[in-house]
Amino acid sequence: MEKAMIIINPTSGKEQGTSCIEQLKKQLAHYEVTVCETQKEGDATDFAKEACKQQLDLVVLVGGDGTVHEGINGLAEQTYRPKVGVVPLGTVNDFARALSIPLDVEGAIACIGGPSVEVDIGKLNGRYFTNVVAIGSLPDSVGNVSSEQKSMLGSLAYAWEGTKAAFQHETYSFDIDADGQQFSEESLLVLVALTNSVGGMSTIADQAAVDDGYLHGFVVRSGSVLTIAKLMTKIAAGTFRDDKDVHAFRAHQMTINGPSGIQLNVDGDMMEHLPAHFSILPKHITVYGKR
Ligand SMILES: Nc1ncnc2c1ncn2[C@@H]1O[C@H](COP(=O)(O)OP(=O)(O)OP(=O)(O)O)[C@@H](O)[C@H]1O
Repeated sequence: MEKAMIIINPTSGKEQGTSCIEQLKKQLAHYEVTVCETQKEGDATDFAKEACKQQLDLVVLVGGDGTVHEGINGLAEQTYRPKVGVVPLGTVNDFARALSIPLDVEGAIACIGGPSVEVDIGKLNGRYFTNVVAIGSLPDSVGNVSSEQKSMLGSLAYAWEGTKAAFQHETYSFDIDADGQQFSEESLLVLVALTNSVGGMSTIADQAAVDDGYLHGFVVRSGSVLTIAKLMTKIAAGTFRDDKDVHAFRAHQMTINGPSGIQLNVDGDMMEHLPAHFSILPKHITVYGKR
Protein backbone atom coordinates (compact mmCIF):
# COMPACT_ATOMS: atom_id res chain seq x y z
CA MET A 1 0.00 0.00 0.00
CA GLU A 2 1.26 3.49 -0.86
CA LYS A 3 1.99 5.82 2.01
CA ALA A 4 1.08 9.49 2.48
CA MET A 5 1.70 12.17 5.06
CA ILE A 6 -0.71 15.08 5.59
CA ILE A 7 1.08 18.12 7.06
CA ILE A 8 -1.46 20.59 8.35
CA ASN A 9 -1.16 24.00 9.99
CA PRO A 10 -4.28 24.18 12.20
CA THR A 11 -3.92 27.97 12.49
CA SER A 12 -3.83 28.75 8.74
CA GLY A 13 -6.31 31.15 7.19
CA LYS A 14 -9.65 31.06 8.95
CA GLU A 15 -8.50 28.09 11.01
CA GLN A 16 -10.72 25.65 9.10
CA GLY A 17 -7.80 23.29 8.56
CA THR A 18 -8.59 20.30 10.72
CA SER A 19 -12.18 20.01 9.41
CA CYS A 20 -10.93 18.97 5.97
CA ILE A 21 -8.87 16.02 7.23
CA GLU A 22 -11.73 13.50 6.92
CA GLN A 23 -12.45 14.63 3.35
CA LEU A 24 -8.78 14.36 2.52
CA LYS A 25 -8.55 10.87 3.99
CA LYS A 26 -11.42 9.76 1.71
CA GLN A 27 -9.52 11.05 -1.33
CA LEU A 28 -6.44 9.19 -0.10
CA ALA A 29 -8.36 5.95 0.62
CA HIS A 30 -5.75 3.79 -1.10
CA TYR A 31 -2.93 5.29 0.98
CA GLU A 32 -1.82 4.51 4.49
CA VAL A 33 -2.07 8.05 5.92
CA THR A 34 -0.22 9.78 8.76
CA VAL A 35 -1.52 13.20 9.89
CA CYS A 36 1.03 15.65 11.31
CA GLU A 37 -0.23 18.92 12.84
CA THR A 38 2.28 21.75 13.06
CA GLN A 39 2.64 23.48 16.41
CA LYS A 40 5.18 26.13 15.50
CA GLU A 41 7.51 27.50 12.85
CA GLY A 42 9.82 24.83 11.44
CA ASP A 43 7.56 21.83 12.14
CA ALA A 44 6.39 21.48 8.51
CA THR A 45 10.04 21.37 7.39
CA ASP A 46 10.88 18.64 9.91
CA PHE A 47 7.80 16.56 9.02
CA ALA A 48 8.58 16.82 5.30
CA LYS A 49 12.19 15.72 5.89
CA GLU A 50 10.89 12.72 7.81
CA ALA A 51 8.55 11.85 4.90
CA CYS A 52 11.59 11.74 2.59
CA LYS A 53 13.55 9.63 5.06
CA GLN A 54 10.66 7.13 5.23
CA GLN A 55 10.38 7.23 1.41
CA LEU A 56 6.65 8.03 1.52
CA ASP A 57 4.85 8.36 -1.82
CA LEU A 58 2.93 11.58 -1.14
CA VAL A 59 3.06 14.64 1.12
CA VAL A 60 -0.05 16.84 1.28
CA LEU A 61 0.59 20.37 2.54
CA VAL A 62 -2.54 21.90 4.10
CA GLY A 63 -2.19 25.59 4.94
CA GLY A 64 -1.09 28.94 3.54
CA ASP A 65 1.98 29.82 1.49
CA GLY A 66 4.03 29.77 4.73
CA THR A 67 3.21 26.10 5.26
CA VAL A 68 3.96 25.29 1.60
CA HIS A 69 7.26 27.18 1.88
CA GLU A 70 8.27 25.28 5.01
CA GLY A 71 7.21 21.90 3.62
CA ILE A 72 9.12 22.43 0.37
CA ASN A 73 12.18 23.46 2.40
CA GLY A 74 12.06 20.04 4.04
CA LEU A 75 11.86 18.22 0.70
CA ALA A 76 14.14 20.26 -1.57
CA GLU A 77 17.50 19.14 -0.18
CA GLN A 78 16.68 15.41 -0.10
CA THR A 79 17.63 12.87 -2.76
CA TYR A 80 14.29 11.03 -2.47
CA ARG A 81 11.33 13.43 -2.71
CA PRO A 82 7.68 12.34 -2.45
CA LYS A 83 5.02 13.82 -4.76
CA VAL A 84 3.26 16.86 -3.29
CA GLY A 85 -0.40 17.83 -2.98
CA VAL A 86 -1.55 21.25 -1.77
CA VAL A 87 -4.77 22.25 -0.02
CA PRO A 88 -4.59 26.07 0.15
CA LEU A 89 -6.03 27.67 3.28
CA GLY A 90 -4.10 30.95 3.37
CA THR A 91 -4.96 34.48 2.33
CA VAL A 92 -2.91 34.71 -0.86
CA ASN A 93 -2.12 31.10 -1.88
CA ASP A 94 0.31 32.01 -4.68
CA PHE A 95 1.64 28.47 -5.11
CA ALA A 96 -1.86 27.02 -5.55
CA ARG A 97 -2.84 29.80 -7.97
CA ALA A 98 0.28 29.25 -10.07
CA LEU A 99 -0.61 25.55 -10.40
CA SER A 100 -4.33 26.15 -11.09
CA ILE A 101 -5.21 24.31 -7.89
CA PRO A 102 -8.76 25.35 -6.92
CA LEU A 103 -8.84 27.68 -3.90
CA ASP A 104 -11.79 25.83 -2.35
CA VAL A 105 -11.04 22.84 -0.14
CA GLU A 106 -13.17 20.29 -2.08
CA GLY A 107 -11.71 21.33 -5.43
CA ALA A 108 -8.14 21.24 -4.17
CA ILE A 109 -8.59 17.81 -2.60
CA ALA A 110 -10.10 16.46 -5.84
CA CYS A 111 -6.91 17.50 -7.71
CA ILE A 112 -4.74 15.15 -5.70
CA GLY A 113 -4.13 12.07 -7.85
CA GLY A 114 -4.88 13.95 -11.10
CA PRO A 115 -2.40 15.66 -13.46
CA SER A 116 0.92 16.72 -11.97
CA VAL A 117 3.78 19.08 -12.91
CA GLU A 118 7.49 18.98 -12.13
CA VAL A 119 8.03 22.47 -10.73
CA ASP A 120 11.19 24.57 -10.42
CA ILE A 121 12.34 25.45 -6.91
CA GLY A 122 14.35 28.59 -6.19
CA LYS A 123 17.36 28.61 -3.90
CA LEU A 124 18.11 31.78 -1.95
CA ASN A 125 21.26 31.70 0.18
CA GLY A 126 20.76 28.59 2.32
CA ARG A 127 16.99 28.16 1.81
CA TYR A 128 14.44 27.35 -0.86
CA PHE A 129 11.40 29.24 -2.17
CA THR A 130 8.46 28.37 -4.39
CA ASN A 131 7.03 31.68 -5.55
CA VAL A 132 8.56 35.06 -5.05
CA VAL A 133 11.18 37.03 -3.18
CA ALA A 134 10.51 40.77 -2.74
CA ILE A 135 13.18 43.26 -1.70
CA GLY A 136 12.91 46.97 -0.88
CA SER A 137 10.96 49.44 1.21
CA LEU A 138 7.63 48.25 -0.22
CA PRO A 139 7.98 44.60 0.89
CA ASP A 140 9.54 45.85 4.12
CA SER A 141 6.27 47.48 5.11
CA VAL A 142 4.07 44.80 3.53
CA GLY A 143 6.00 42.33 5.68
CA ASN A 144 4.61 44.11 8.70
CA VAL A 145 1.06 42.97 7.94
CA SER A 146 0.00 40.94 10.97
CA SER A 147 -1.82 37.59 10.80
CA GLU A 148 -4.86 39.24 12.40
CA GLN A 149 -4.90 41.96 9.72
CA LYS A 150 -4.53 39.29 7.01
CA SER A 151 -7.34 37.13 8.41
CA MET A 152 -9.67 40.11 8.66
CA LEU A 153 -8.80 42.03 5.52
CA GLY A 154 -7.11 39.53 3.19
CA SER A 155 -5.26 41.14 0.30
CA LEU A 156 -6.67 44.54 1.30
CA ALA A 157 -4.20 44.51 4.20
CA TYR A 158 -1.34 44.23 1.71
CA ALA A 159 -2.77 46.96 -0.51
CA TRP A 160 -3.08 49.28 2.48
CA GLU A 161 0.50 48.72 3.70
CA GLY A 162 1.77 48.98 0.11
CA THR A 163 0.03 52.31 -0.42
CA LYS A 164 1.49 53.66 2.82
CA ALA A 165 4.98 52.63 1.66
CA ALA A 166 4.45 54.23 -1.74
CA PHE A 167 3.66 57.55 -0.06
CA GLN A 168 6.91 57.32 1.88
CA HIS A 169 8.61 56.46 -1.48
CA GLU A 170 11.96 55.47 -0.04
CA THR A 171 14.28 53.90 -2.61
CA TYR A 172 17.44 51.85 -2.13
CA SER A 173 20.48 51.31 -4.40
CA PHE A 174 20.85 47.73 -5.58
CA ASP A 175 23.74 46.04 -7.40
CA ILE A 176 22.51 43.11 -9.46
CA ASP A 177 24.35 40.33 -11.25
CA ALA A 178 22.13 38.23 -13.55
CA ASP A 179 24.02 35.35 -15.20
CA GLY A 180 27.18 37.50 -15.23
CA GLN A 181 25.49 40.69 -16.50
CA GLN A 182 25.92 43.46 -13.95
CA PHE A 183 23.83 46.58 -13.39
CA SER A 184 22.88 49.00 -10.62
CA GLU A 185 19.38 50.34 -9.96
CA GLU A 186 17.73 52.82 -7.60
CA SER A 187 14.52 51.07 -6.65
CA LEU A 188 11.50 50.86 -4.37
CA LEU A 189 10.88 47.21 -5.18
CA VAL A 190 12.84 44.31 -6.65
CA LEU A 191 11.01 41.05 -7.31
CA VAL A 192 12.43 37.65 -8.15
CA ALA A 193 9.56 35.41 -9.21
CA LEU A 194 9.35 31.74 -10.12
CA THR A 195 5.67 31.61 -10.98
CA ASN A 196 3.02 33.83 -12.53
CA SER A 197 1.26 34.40 -9.20
CA VAL A 198 2.75 37.25 -7.19
CA GLY A 199 0.80 38.53 -4.19
CA GLY A 200 -2.30 36.85 -5.62
CA MET A 201 -1.93 38.70 -8.96
CA SER A 202 -1.25 36.90 -12.23
CA THR A 203 -0.33 39.97 -14.29
CA ILE A 204 3.07 40.93 -12.83
CA ALA A 205 5.24 37.94 -13.75
CA ASP A 206 2.80 36.76 -16.40
CA GLN A 207 5.50 35.04 -18.48
CA ALA A 208 6.90 32.99 -15.58
CA ALA A 209 5.93 29.33 -15.91
CA VAL A 210 6.38 26.99 -12.94
CA ASP A 211 8.77 24.78 -14.94
CA ASP A 212 10.63 27.13 -17.33
CA GLY A 213 13.96 26.91 -15.45
CA TYR A 214 14.27 30.67 -14.99
CA LEU A 215 14.30 33.22 -12.18
CA HIS A 216 12.23 36.21 -13.38
CA GLY A 217 13.55 39.53 -12.08
CA PHE A 218 11.71 42.88 -11.98
CA VAL A 219 13.11 46.19 -10.76
CA VAL A 220 10.70 49.09 -10.22
CA ARG A 221 13.05 51.94 -11.09
CA SER A 222 11.57 54.98 -9.44
CA GLY A 223 9.59 55.37 -6.26
CA SER A 224 7.31 58.32 -6.84
CA VAL A 225 3.66 58.04 -5.89
CA LEU A 226 2.71 58.75 -9.50
CA THR A 227 4.92 55.92 -10.75
CA ILE A 228 3.32 53.52 -8.31
CA ALA A 229 -0.20 54.65 -9.22
CA LYS A 230 0.64 54.23 -12.93
CA LEU A 231 2.16 50.79 -12.32
CA MET A 232 -0.94 49.69 -10.39
CA THR A 233 -3.07 50.40 -13.46
CA LYS A 234 -0.52 48.64 -15.66
CA ILE A 235 -0.61 45.59 -13.39
CA ALA A 236 -4.40 45.57 -13.74
CA ALA A 237 -4.09 45.88 -17.53
CA GLY A 238 -1.39 43.17 -17.73
CA THR A 239 1.24 45.53 -19.21
CA PHE A 240 3.48 45.94 -16.13
CA ARG A 241 6.65 44.44 -17.62
CA ASP A 242 6.57 46.76 -20.67
CA ASP A 243 6.66 49.97 -18.60
CA LYS A 244 9.79 52.14 -18.93
CA ASP A 245 10.06 52.27 -15.12
CA VAL A 246 10.20 48.47 -14.92
CA HIS A 247 13.39 46.60 -15.78
CA ALA A 248 12.39 42.98 -16.48
CA PHE A 249 15.06 40.31 -16.91
CA ARG A 250 15.51 36.58 -16.40
CA ALA A 251 18.44 34.41 -15.41
CA HIS A 252 19.48 31.06 -13.97
CA GLN A 253 21.67 32.66 -11.29
CA MET A 254 21.40 36.09 -9.65
CA THR A 255 23.10 38.02 -6.91
CA ILE A 256 21.42 41.10 -5.47
CA ASN A 257 23.28 43.37 -3.11
CA GLY A 258 22.23 46.60 -1.44
CA PRO A 259 22.13 48.29 1.95
CA SER A 260 22.86 45.76 4.67
CA GLY A 261 20.09 45.09 7.14
CA ILE A 262 17.26 45.05 4.58
CA GLN A 263 15.18 41.95 5.13
CA LEU A 264 13.68 40.02 2.24
CA ASN A 265 10.08 38.92 1.90
CA VAL A 266 10.33 35.27 0.89
CA ASP A 267 7.06 33.56 -0.16
CA GLY A 268 5.14 36.07 1.99
CA ASP A 269 7.24 36.10 5.16
CA MET A 270 10.17 38.29 6.19
CA MET A 271 13.44 36.36 6.39
CA GLU A 272 17.06 36.44 5.11
CA HIS A 273 19.15 39.58 4.49
CA LEU A 274 21.16 40.99 1.59
CA PRO A 275 23.32 39.97 -0.17
CA ALA A 276 20.95 37.51 -1.82
CA HIS A 277 22.39 34.71 -3.96
CA PHE A 278 19.79 33.01 -6.14
CA SER A 279 19.87 29.83 -8.19
CA ILE A 280 17.25 27.47 -9.56
CA LEU A 281 16.59 23.75 -9.20
CA PRO A 282 14.77 22.97 -12.46
CA LYS A 283 11.76 20.61 -12.40
CA HIS A 284 12.74 19.58 -8.91
CA ILE A 285 9.48 18.60 -7.19
CA THR A 286 6.38 16.93 -8.64
CA VAL A 287 3.17 18.64 -7.54
CA TYR A 288 -0.46 17.78 -8.31
CA GLY A 289 -1.71 20.69 -10.43
CA LYS A 290 -1.38 22.17 -13.92
CA ARG A 291 1.10 24.62 -15.49
N1 LIG B 1 0.26 25.61 15.43
C1 LIG B 1 0.79 26.77 15.01
N2 LIG B 1 0.56 27.94 15.68
C2 LIG B 1 1.06 29.11 15.26
N3 LIG B 1 1.82 29.25 14.14
C3 LIG B 1 2.08 28.14 13.43
C4 LIG B 1 1.58 26.86 13.81
N4 LIG B 1 1.98 25.95 12.90
C5 LIG B 1 2.72 26.63 11.98
N5 LIG B 1 2.79 27.95 12.29
C6 LIG B 1 3.44 29.04 11.54
O1 LIG B 1 2.44 29.79 10.85
C7 LIG B 1 3.03 30.34 9.67
C8 LIG B 1 1.97 30.83 8.68
O2 LIG B 1 1.24 29.77 8.24
P1 LIG B 1 0.45 29.71 6.86
O3 LIG B 1 1.15 30.45 5.80
O4 LIG B 1 0.12 28.30 6.63
O5 LIG B 1 -0.93 30.40 7.19
P2 LIG B 1 -1.46 31.86 7.00
O6 LIG B 1 -0.53 32.82 7.68
O7 LIG B 1 -2.88 31.87 7.43
O8 LIG B 1 -1.39 32.02 5.43
P3 LIG B 1 -1.21 33.37 4.63
O9 LIG B 1 0.20 33.83 4.93
O10 LIG B 1 -1.38 33.01 3.21
O11 LIG B 1 -2.25 34.28 5.14
C9 LIG B 1 3.91 29.23 9.18
O12 LIG B 1 4.99 29.73 8.42
C10 LIG B 1 4.39 28.54 10.47
O13 LIG B 1 5.70 28.94 10.81
